[in-house]
Amino acid sequence: MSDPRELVDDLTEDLKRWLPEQRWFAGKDRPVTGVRPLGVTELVSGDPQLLHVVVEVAQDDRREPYQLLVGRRTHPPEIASTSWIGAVGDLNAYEASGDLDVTGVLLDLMAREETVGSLVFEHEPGVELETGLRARPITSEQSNTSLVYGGQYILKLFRKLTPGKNKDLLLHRALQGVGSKHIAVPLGSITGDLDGEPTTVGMLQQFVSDAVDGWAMATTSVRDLMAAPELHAGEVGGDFAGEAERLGRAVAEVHADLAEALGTEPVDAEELERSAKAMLDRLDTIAARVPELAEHAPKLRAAFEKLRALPLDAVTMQYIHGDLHLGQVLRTVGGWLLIDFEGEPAAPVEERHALRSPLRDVAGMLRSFDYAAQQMLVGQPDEPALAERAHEWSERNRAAFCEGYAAVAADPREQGELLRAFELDKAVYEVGYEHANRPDWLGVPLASIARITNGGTTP
Ligand SMILES: Nc1ncnc2c1ncn2[C@@H]1O[C@H](COP(=O)(O)OP(=O)(O)O)[C@@H](O)[C@H]1O
Ligand SMILES: O=P(O)(O)O[C@H]1O[C@H](CO)[C@@H](O[C@H]2O[C@H](CO)[C@@H](O)[C@H](O)[C@H]2O)[C@H](O)[C@H]1O
Repeated sequence: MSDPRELVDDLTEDLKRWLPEQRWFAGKDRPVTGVRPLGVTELVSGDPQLLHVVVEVAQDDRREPYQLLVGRRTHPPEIASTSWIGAVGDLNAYEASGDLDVTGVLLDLMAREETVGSLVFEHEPGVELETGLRARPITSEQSNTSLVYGGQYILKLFRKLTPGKNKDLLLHRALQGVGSKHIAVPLGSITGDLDGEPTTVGMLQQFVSDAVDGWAMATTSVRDLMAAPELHAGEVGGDFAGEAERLGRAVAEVHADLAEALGTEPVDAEELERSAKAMLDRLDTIAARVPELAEHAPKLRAAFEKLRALPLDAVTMQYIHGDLHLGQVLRTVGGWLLIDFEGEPAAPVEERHALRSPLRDVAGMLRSFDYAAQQMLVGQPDEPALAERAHEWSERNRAAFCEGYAAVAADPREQGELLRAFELDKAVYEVGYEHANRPDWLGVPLASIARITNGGTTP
């Protein structure tokens, strides 16, 4: 076999074509102009061969590091066609996260706490990991790639890397340290090297096999309501309000746990000014790309500018989830769990690590209840009765969530202006997200912005 680094050099042209086709590739807005290997580590030698690869992807003047698992063998394994990268000589090179024959090694290395090249494999203190398990990738992968080992463990391989300790791992460890009931237990990690800085490239957690995600549950409940036109939201068998209330409690408990583990800070006038400016800047950037947002800009600006005049004791800053929505919560037999503490995928690393008001997470969940209800109307002819029922579901569950939160912490509804500004800021972000990813859904956040800025109710 040739030098692994040369192999990646030989694949450069194939990778330029292949990377933008991947779901997790974050730079689909412009062509890839160059790919350069930063680190190549052989984890399995022979045929098949498994390489851990970090490449720097150039897109004009933007340079970003990505993590890949590259497999190489003479006889191709049965994996998705999108995994094929190219051929080098008479060997096939492919993205190997779907290759059951080779990915077991990642767990085994963590169990034995080995170091291979610049990769450090560790388990959490006191944890004993089973070895020899085969891994299957989960199909609902999003910004990253997750492998499930024997229905017991889930390993998330971070795709776009940011130097240093990953926020997802940092917060899971902190929450585990204070005994939080609402996370999947962190069990291990893989650390690489990026520009000389130890950098988290993987996180192993307990896999919760009985989990259903909140989005699936909530949208089922909305469908039940739509199918029973003679009943109100509270009378339908699939009513979600009890779950929404429990979820509100769980989120408040996680906030309290994060505050206990990592502390809080009072807000100062400069911070309020920075927040208002960030919201106004985000609005300007997205309105320049999405003309439909521009008509709402004056009212949005007025809502964001009100932040500057808030009393300082109204806000406390702490670590928060940062991108909380119904797809980031799992219902298990034991209660609700929160997952994926990385923050908004598009936000720069320093912003994700900044202390924030926990009301931002509350606003994220409130937006998500609205989404669950409104997405049922996407592509349907205008029908006021259906729209009314969607609104009824949303209001009922938003209120129930706030009730649950208020049973553990201060009632978020007492901070109406702040909550409104956070909801609107999230909706502006969503306009940008939908415009880039799901243009059919653009009307969902736009309708909410119109409703909220026209004095529509918040719970
Ligand atoms: N501990 C877990 N147990 C069971 N399923 C999980 C667990 N963690 C994540 N998942 C599933 O994997 C999916 C992706 O996880 P997530 O952390 O959101 O990854 P990404 O960063 O790629 O968005 C989730 O939507 C959920 O369905
Ligand atoms: O889960 P990610 O961290 O990748 O978050 C991104 O994608 C989400 C969609 O998958 C997006 O969430 C928006 O759509 C959800 C329904 O699909 C809805 O529940 C959320 O409220 C809404 O924000 C999220 O904004 C984006 O960062």
